[in-house]
Amino acid sequence: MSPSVQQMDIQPQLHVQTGVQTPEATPKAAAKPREYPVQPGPSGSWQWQEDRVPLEIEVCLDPSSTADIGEIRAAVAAHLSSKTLFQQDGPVTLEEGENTFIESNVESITIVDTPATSQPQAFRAPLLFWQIDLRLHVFQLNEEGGAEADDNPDDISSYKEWELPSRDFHQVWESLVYDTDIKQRLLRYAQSALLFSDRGVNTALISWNRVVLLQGPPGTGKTSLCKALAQKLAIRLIDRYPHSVFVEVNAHSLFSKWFSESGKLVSRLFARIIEMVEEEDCLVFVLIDEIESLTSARKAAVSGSEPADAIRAVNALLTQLDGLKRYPNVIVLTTSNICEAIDLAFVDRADIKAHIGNPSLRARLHIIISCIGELQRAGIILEDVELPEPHLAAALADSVDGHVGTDMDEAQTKAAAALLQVAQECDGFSGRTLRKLPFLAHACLQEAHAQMGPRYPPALPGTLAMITAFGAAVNAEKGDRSALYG
Ligand SMILES: Nc1ncnc2c1ncn2[C@@H]1O[C@H](COP(=O)(O)OP(=O)(O)OP(=O)(O)O)[C@@H](O)[C@H]1O
Repeated sequence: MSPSVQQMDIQPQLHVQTGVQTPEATPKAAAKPREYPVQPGPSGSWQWQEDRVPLEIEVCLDPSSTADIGEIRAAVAAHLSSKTLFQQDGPVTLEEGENTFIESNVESITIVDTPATSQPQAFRAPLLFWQIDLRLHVFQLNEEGGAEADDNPDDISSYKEWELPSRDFHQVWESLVYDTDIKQRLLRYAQSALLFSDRGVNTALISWNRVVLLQGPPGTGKTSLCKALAQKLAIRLIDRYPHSVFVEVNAHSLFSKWFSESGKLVSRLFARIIEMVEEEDCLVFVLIDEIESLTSARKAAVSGSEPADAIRAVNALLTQLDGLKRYPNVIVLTTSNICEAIDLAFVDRADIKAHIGNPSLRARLHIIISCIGELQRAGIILEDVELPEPHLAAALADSVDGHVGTDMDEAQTKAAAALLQVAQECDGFSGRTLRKLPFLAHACLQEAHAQMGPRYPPALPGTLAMITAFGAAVNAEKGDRSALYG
């Protein structure tokens, strides 16, 4: 809803919203009650919104910062009030010496999760500070990677845990490109589920399990999406849950060769999970990748081809998962490559069953543009052409020849047309294969250069040369595939 002049505050001031509101501090006490609640706030709580444009801003603290979060929040809010902001994802930069307090305590300030748009920034109206409903999320990343469980000395461990928000999962959310609103849908679902639990909604009347199932072909980002969702929620809900933990269960190790040990491993794993979820201010995410491996073990056991221990262990795991339902602060995330192989009893438990497919032309273009942008940023290729903004991928995909604006010069038009062609040729590639292309393309370029002989000293490739090399890498990948699979 766009703000009107009449709705302006007389005293211009930023409206800063933070984290979950406690029941006492909720809506009705808000200054300007409206007739209906508009949408859940950043933490899933229903709030009476004023007519401002919501802007989610993540403030990542420097690892060495010990500053008070409240002071940081106030300093960043004051700083942003002097800036021209746009409703577009991206970093908010600081000039050197502009604000030494922020500079010495903050690693990055980033606008995130703005609605999808196909408009170039130049055509968008800037937001004035009184128009913004500023939602600041201040956090510090945990630098200590994942810790393996030491419960299975003879084999790979049965789970790994991370304290969130973790450096390992930083910016994974932003790197995943889908042209459906799957990311926002998962975020909204998880926020609603946690809100229902937090408010003690009666599960006999309204049923939900806090179980998500993502299904789709390999390399489409399912595992990454689970990790990114957990990280995002840990950041969004930091005021309500100061601690968040991500537990990645290694289903293969639970049900591998040590079947007689499996039951014990499942018990130990859940004893650890229960220990965490019993802390009310700790939000716990449990990821079980390739969930079909559990249920297929059960099916095989029924048909007599797996030991009875396997069936006991799988049943124990499903029972334990059911037991987690009574804790309000846990979300179970599962993935599968083969939907048909999943036990129906499990599919039924999942509240959200989302199919994640290979990227569409628009998503492929977006991914390829972001890859080439990264090569430019890292100085691996020349920054000689301004690439189309990645969010223009949709318009570019719909264009015939890569022309997406009247102000494109010849080099930009050529680059856009070449990008479009490469993206069209990658039909059927997974996100994982697309993210590998820059590396393959660089190797292709080096090979071509070596063939030119020693008279040509290596020079930094230009952007267009790199896009052309992407085309060669795509053909090489297709050749490898047909050699492998016929
Ligand atoms: N839609 C996408 N957008 C951007 N990157 C993607 C996308 N899909 C996959 N990737 C890239 O592929 C990598 C592998 O993804 P991930 O392992 O999460 O896929 P997966 O679906 O869980 O695969 P598998 O089923 O084989 O375990 C990610 O790190 C990410 O860089």
